[in-house]
Amino acid sequence: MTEWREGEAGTGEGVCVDRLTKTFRRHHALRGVCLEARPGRVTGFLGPNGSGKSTTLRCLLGLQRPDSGTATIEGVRYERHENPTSVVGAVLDSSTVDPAMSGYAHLKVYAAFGGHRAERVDRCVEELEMESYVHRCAGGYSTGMRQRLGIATALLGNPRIVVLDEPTNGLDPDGIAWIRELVRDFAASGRTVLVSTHVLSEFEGVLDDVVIVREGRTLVAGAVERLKEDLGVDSLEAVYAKAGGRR
Ligand SMILES: Nc1ncnc2c1ncn2[C@@H]1O[C@H](COP(=O)(O)OP(=O)(O)OP(=O)(O)O)[C@@H](O)[C@H]1O
Repeated sequence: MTEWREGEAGTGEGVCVDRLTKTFRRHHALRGVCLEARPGRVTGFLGPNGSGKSTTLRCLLGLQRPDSGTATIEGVRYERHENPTSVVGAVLDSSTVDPAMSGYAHLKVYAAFGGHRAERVDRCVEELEMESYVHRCAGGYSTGMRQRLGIATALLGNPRIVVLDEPTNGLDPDGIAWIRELVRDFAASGRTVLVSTHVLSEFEGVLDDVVIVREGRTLVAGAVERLKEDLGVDSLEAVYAKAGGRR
């Protein structure tokens, strides 16, 4: 089995989380999570509800301070990057949009805030095919439209790394197919893509690498095909079950 080895820290490319711990009052949310995500690959961050995926991503993006361990992006902590939104674009569950604002106005504000060229707004609108509704109030958007707006916001800085927390939540089958294709395109363009999910079937055939966590610990990490071979199974679901991801 391709287990995570302690001290196997990142190379300065992509994302590296090393032995991260975090306690909320007396609850140990993270007990030594390790993960690595590399350029040109889609890495799935998998685990049941409450296993620590969002907390890990929040620590990675400087939104929460870990008790110990390191979480770096291209070898440096998020908050130490001079222009972080040009390095990493993230869509977390908590991403908020003012319902009274149009998607376009939202993107303009975030472009200005991140110090990105105004043309990037039109570029992202076009890339995510949002032209037909982007000038309407975001309060009337469907889940899929909101998801596209979140991703467009993350892409304003044309980041080399994209982090998506549960990106298929609430999407219909067309929306899920779109996300699958999008993350593959991101990786094909050389980006590092880190996607957290607990719905494995939606990412079967999309992930190059996986990191499986449970109860705040990394159970297994490695290339999907290699793990299937090592574990003698033929699906991501079976890798997950054999690695101990199921409750
Ligand atoms: N701010 C907080 N205060 C207290 N406990 C928290 C806080 N944030 C997370 N936790 C707890 O830490 C644990 C890990 O939560 P986290 O949201 O990281 O898991 P997750 O794997 O992302 O779950 P899900 O798939 O349901 O989103 C859970 O038991 C959760 O209740």
